Amino acid sequence: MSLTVGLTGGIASGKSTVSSLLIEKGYTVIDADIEARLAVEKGEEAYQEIVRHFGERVLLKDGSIDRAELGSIIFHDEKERKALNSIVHPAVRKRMTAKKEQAISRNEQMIILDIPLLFESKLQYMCDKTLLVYADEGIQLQRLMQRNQLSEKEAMARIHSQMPLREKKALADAVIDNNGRIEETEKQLWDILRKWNAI
Ligand SMILES: CC(C)(COP(=O)(O)OP(=O)(O)OC[C@H]1O[C@@H](n2cnc3c(N)ncnc32)[C@H](O)[C@@H]1O)[C@@H](O)C(=O)NCCC(=O)NCCS
Ligand SMILES: Nc1ncnc2c1ncn2[C@@H]1O[C@H](COP(=O)(O)OP(=O)(O)OP(=O)(O)O)[C@@H](O)[C@H]1O
Repeated sequence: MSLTVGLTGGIASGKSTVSSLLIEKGYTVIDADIEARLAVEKGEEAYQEIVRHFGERVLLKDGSIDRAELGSIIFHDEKERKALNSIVHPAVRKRMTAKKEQAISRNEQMIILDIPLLFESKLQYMCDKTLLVYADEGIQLQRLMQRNQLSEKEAMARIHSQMPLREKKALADAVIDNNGRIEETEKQLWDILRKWNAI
């Protein structure tokens, strides 16, 4: 029997940091951000729909999606964000489900689905347990500004386009506090997974 863990959090709360620890130990992590990138490559159905909806202003010279431009639209406009979500999310779900099935057929003990918008999109049905990576908003903001070289205004727009982390805390089966050092984060991760008999 495989256990599917839904790993979630807010933007820059530390999901990829936790994913890397799991990947290092050989676990399969299926990453929604990666699948979302693949789903909008030139020639994919979602690509055509994005161009139809947003126009050629969201294309780079080589015809690929201009992610910075698309981000600057959707993180400031809920209607446009919902439009993009409704184009991209079905394709992402389909890709993730296919990869999950492959991992199950390999009899893997634990499969991790890294899904930033797990609670916003009510995707709990895709996993057995949900694990939230949490950071206080001030720390999240600093890490996001630094990592993406964003102004405070841009970073806040991205944070506020998601369900507040404190609300997600109440929905998760377990929470990793990622306010401190990565070593402390890692200890919490393995403790939780051991408690769940996932490892
Ligand atoms: C807007 C886009 C082009 C910006 O691309 P960019 O390369 O700058 O960011 P990236 O894809 O790496 O996402 C970074 C983080 O932003 C947050 N985020 C991304 N999309 C959304 C969204 N629609 N709503 C809220 N937060 C989002 C997530 O926390 C994600 O981890 C891109 O994020 C996108 O296509 N988003 C729609 C698909 C989506 O919802 N992806 C999230 C997981 S399915
Ligand atoms: N405990 C920590 N201490 C210091 N820096 C950290 C810690 N955890 C994460 N970071 C840094 O914070 C930034 C955000 O972390 P990470 O990329 O793991 O977040 P994420 O939740 O995957 O973000 P996104 O949703 O945008 O993909 C990165 O630059 C990362 O190196």
